[in-house]
Amino acid sequence: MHLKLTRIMIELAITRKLHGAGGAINLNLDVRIGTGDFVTVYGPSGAGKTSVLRMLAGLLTPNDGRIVCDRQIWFDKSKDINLRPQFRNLGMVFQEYSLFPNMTVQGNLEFALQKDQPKSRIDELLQLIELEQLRDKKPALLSGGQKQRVALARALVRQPNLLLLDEPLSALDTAMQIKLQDYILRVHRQYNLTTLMVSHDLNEVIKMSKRVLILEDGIIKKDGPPLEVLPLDNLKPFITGGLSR
Ligand SMILES: Nc1ncnc2c1ncn2[C@@H]1O[C@H](COP(=O)(O)OP(=O)(O)OP(=O)(O)O)[C@@H](O)[C@H]1O
Repeated sequence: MHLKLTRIMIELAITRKLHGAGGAINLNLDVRIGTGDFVTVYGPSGAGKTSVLRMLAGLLTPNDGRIVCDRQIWFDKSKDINLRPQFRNLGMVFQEYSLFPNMTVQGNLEFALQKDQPKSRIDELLQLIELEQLRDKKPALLSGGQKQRVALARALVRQPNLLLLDEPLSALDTAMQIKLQDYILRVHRQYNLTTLMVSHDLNEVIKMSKRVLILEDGIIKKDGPPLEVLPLDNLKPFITGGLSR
């Protein structure tokens, strides 16, 4: 039998009590994500999806457990380890663009560059995400889709091991969403970048990811390929492009 061996990028075994408007939920996860995988977290509002990303990023502390990324311990309650966010090698893009308004596109990217990193990384990203024409523009002059492309490029400046995407396209119109999905897939493939995305959009989940974690009330209820685990009755009639597999 042929076994495909994938190196593990993320080991996440954590618990965290959350207090929402509808009462408390206990987030309780035990999941491994392989290097170069594209995984989506899908589930109802308040299930804990954003909290999962925030714990990976070091912005929310688990009550217990362990987070290991590329064999580096980011969090281990039993050993009292909790790596600060700036030392976790990941990139993040959220729904809000959060660019510096007084800096150009180039300036926003340079700001993310570490001292010892070559500036050629920025040129490479401007080219890959087709932002060269916009490099001297300030965010106020850009469309929502362009701003989100800059946010994506900025998240990649430090060559992260892991890309976290929290509904990054939900503020954009459908045509722009489809374009941006393609940019995200392009960088995912170019860098074999392990990517974890929160999305509410079934079409997007099917197009983008190989694996879906369905999160309900803080628990992974299903884990598998999109077409096997998603509630497809809710699907819009038109599915666009995507990963061929
Ligand atoms: N720091 C925190 N401490 C305690 N509870 C929190 C904290 N942050 C969020 N919560 C609560 O945890 C619950 C889950 O929130 P979270 O944002 O992770 O859900 P979500 O699945 O991403 O929801 P949505 O799809 O609406 O964004 C919510 O009820 C929220 O109020």
